[in-house]
Amino acid sequence: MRGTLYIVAAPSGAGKSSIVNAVLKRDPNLRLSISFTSRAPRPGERHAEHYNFVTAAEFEAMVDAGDFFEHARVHGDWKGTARQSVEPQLASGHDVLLEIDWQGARQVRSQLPDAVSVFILPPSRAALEERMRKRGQDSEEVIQRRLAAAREEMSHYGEFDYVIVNEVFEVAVAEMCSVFTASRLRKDAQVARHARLITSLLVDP
Ligand SMILES: Nc1nc2c(ncn2[C@@H]2O[C@H](COP(=O)(O)OP(=O)(O)O)[C@@H](O)[C@H]2O)c(=O)[nH]1
Ligand SMILES: Nc1ncnc2c1ncn2[C@@H]1O[C@H](COP(=O)(O)OP(=O)(O)O)[C@@H](O)[C@H]1O
Repeated sequence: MRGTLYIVAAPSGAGKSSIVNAVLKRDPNLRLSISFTSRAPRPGERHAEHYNFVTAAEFEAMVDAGDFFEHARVHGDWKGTARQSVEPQLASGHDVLLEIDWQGARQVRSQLPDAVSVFILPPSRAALEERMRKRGQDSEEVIQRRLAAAREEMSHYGEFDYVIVNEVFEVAVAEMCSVFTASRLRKDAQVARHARLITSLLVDP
């Protein structure tokens, strides 16, 4: 059976990567799509693991070739999901998770209305700022820019199917797992998976 596409978005610092990594460890059928970006790697970031790092010219060539399922300019850099990271995995029955922003989420929904989307919110503005600083990777100027961008990102929470507040980490992870389980239990997914059983239950003996 075809896999399900999940979209997870959040303002920077809400805990998205931490939650997604915990969920990936618990769900062997789930594949994380590695995005392409034109931004420079941060210290410790590895090519093909955190992102596929390419130049702006290479990114634009991929746009022109129609290689992207979705792409957008985020915080001044190009970010995008390659078609190749999505369709073959879904077709082979794997679920695919996209960590993308609200602009990308819109593009995905318009192509695949069945995609299940989740927005992660921080428990407060102060907590968001503290978590951004805790990573200790960005300058004050970058943090102020990201806080402004966070408000813009959060204003789109209503476009998503589910909202999770990441206050207690383990609770947020459990909620994300519940969303994934619930989406698999939707009627259409169950009918496809159990077509033979349902037919046999309804046929006259
Ligand atoms: N549209 C889109 N957004 C992406 C993609 N990959 C990452 N993003 C978003 O880019 C934003 C910034 O990501 P990043 O530069 O890694 O910094 P982060 O804020 O620490 O995660 C986040 O909102 C991500 O969801 C992508 O392939 N497409
Ligand atoms: N529920 C939580 N409580 C406290 N700190 C958290 C929680 N969730 C994540 N963090 C911390 O906040 C920081 C940002 O998390 P990260 O997953 O990198 O965010 P994002 O991917 O959304 O930018 C990290 O230091 C992480 O350990």
